Amino acid sequence: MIKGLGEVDQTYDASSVKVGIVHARWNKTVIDALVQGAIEKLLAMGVKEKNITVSTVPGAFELPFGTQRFAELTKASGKHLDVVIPIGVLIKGDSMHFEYISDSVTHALMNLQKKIRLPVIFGLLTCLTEEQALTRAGLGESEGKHNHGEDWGAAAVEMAVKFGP
Ligand SMILES: O=Nc1c(NC[C@H](O)[C@H](O)[C@H](O)CO)[nH]c(=O)[nH]c1=O
Repeated sequence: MIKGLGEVDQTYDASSVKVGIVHARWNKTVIDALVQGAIEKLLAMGVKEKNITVSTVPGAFELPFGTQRFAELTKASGKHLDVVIPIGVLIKGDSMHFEYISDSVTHALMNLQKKIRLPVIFGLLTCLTEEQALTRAGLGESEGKHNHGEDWGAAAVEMAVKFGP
């Protein structure tokens, strides 16, 4: 048996896992669905509601700094987080703004894990159209619609339980 394959459907004891969600406020309809999907999955996997804290930032560009400070301030208040889920939705406009924010925020969130020593789940949708964003939040008319927030919630529990402090 190749080690690790058996972990695909492993259940985790998430009763003590503390999750921070930091979401941007652009594209509210999609954001709200993604956040709700993540929270519902966290609760379904055993995370206690009192162990889920949420904060917001203006837009995706503020996610790296907002997530870092949220984790640091939470720790300074005597609590601690086991994992953070930054959530943002970028939709391409008619300028290069989308490309620059998508690339810089992605790299910043990846690097943030080393700074705060916590798993950072990649909750940034980078969509070329509004329909793509709606589909990835489980909204819209597409057959293949699926709420990616659920995947982020599941990833958060796994990373916190397996690789947390
Ligand atoms: O432009 N499009 C978007 C956007 N721009 C704002 C940016 O993130 C930042 O908040 C401001 O530039 C101020 O710093 N923020 C998003 O989350 N999604 C978008 O689709």
